Amino acid sequence: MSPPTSATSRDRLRIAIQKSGRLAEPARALLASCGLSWRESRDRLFCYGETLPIDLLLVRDDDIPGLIADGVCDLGIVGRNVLGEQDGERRNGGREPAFREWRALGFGACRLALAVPESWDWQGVSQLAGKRIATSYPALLSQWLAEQGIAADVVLLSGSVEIAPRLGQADAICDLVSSGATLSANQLKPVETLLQSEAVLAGPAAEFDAVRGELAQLLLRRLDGALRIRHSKLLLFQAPRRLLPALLPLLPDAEVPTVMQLDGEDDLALQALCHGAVTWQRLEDLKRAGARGLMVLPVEGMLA
Ligand SMILES: Nc1ncnc2c1ncn2[C@@H]1O[C@H](COP(=O)(O)OP(=O)(O)OP(=O)(O)O)[C@@H](O)[C@H]1O
Ligand SMILES: O=P(O)(O)OC[C@H]1O[C@H](OP(=O)(O)OP(=O)(O)O)[C@H](O)[C@@H]1O
Ligand SMILES: [Mg+2]
Repeated sequence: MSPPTSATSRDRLRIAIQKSGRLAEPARALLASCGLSWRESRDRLFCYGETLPIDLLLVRDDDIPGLIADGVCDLGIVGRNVLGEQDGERRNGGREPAFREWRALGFGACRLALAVPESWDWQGVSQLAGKRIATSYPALLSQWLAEQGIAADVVLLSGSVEIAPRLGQADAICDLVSSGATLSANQLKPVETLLQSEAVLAGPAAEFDAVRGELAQLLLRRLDGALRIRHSKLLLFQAPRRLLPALLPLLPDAEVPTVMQLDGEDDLALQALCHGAVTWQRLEDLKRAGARGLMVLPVEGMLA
């Protein structure tokens, strides 16, 4: 396996993903669904692309934007929260944007929220004036406070932010929320959402050279196909022609269905690619409207 080389001498694409943590497995699975496979180095930090010249670097998620900015990696999969915070840091330091969000990937959903003690009677953001707010996202919080016209003190903590009010370190907090269980456990309630986050494909703000540009475009095309069919199902059924006007409105998320005439009858066979959830409820509704022989099939791949 060839060792990592510098950006200028590379004709392979390098993608940074989280080594372990919430985004590690789904990121790898998504790239694998684009037809990529790898041989892993013994230290499990570098994966050499076998099917395509696209390698993986396994790192801490916080390092991903910087690796792209420095050209060590070409692309990365990271939370929008991390990308936004580091972009804010760069801007605050007077530096040019060096990376940007290329695609939202539909996993790792959470939000960056402002939370206050449950005992507060929340009237609005003006209550934050002069208060201390603990966070690991100082750039995003400061930017939001400035937009709201609020002067408050930002207390920087790298973890366990929710405990800060109980320790008397802060009056409120700004942290990631998913289920809300951590906030409740610390007698806090969310009052404002600063950012809706999910995993994103991040790329450089600048253009690639020709070779890596082509590889990136190939990957993006496959990724768009994979994202599009991720929740898609192929629905097959039969129905009398006269019932079509009642059946088609039950498929609002479907592409124009393929309709086949069955031999010598007024019956049709339909094939519809549905992009939303095909639930039992939906199948029952279709059956009630006259569909027969309903079958739901997974979609393995699609290229528009
Ligand atoms: N409940 C959640 N709490 C925190 N992050 C979440 C949650 N749900 C989704 N995420 C997303 O997952 C990303 C990675 O979270 P994780 O906890 O694995 O990061 P980490 O501990 O910083 O990992 P690393 O060791 O790579 O630095 C977050 O930046 C965020 O985008
Ligand atoms: O709304 P919830 O579902 O409770 O999730 C939110 C919590 O999850 C994250 O912490 P994590 O579990 O990653 O621990 P950490 O503090 O070590 O990051 C985040 O920092 C919040 O504390
Ligand atoms: Mg991290």
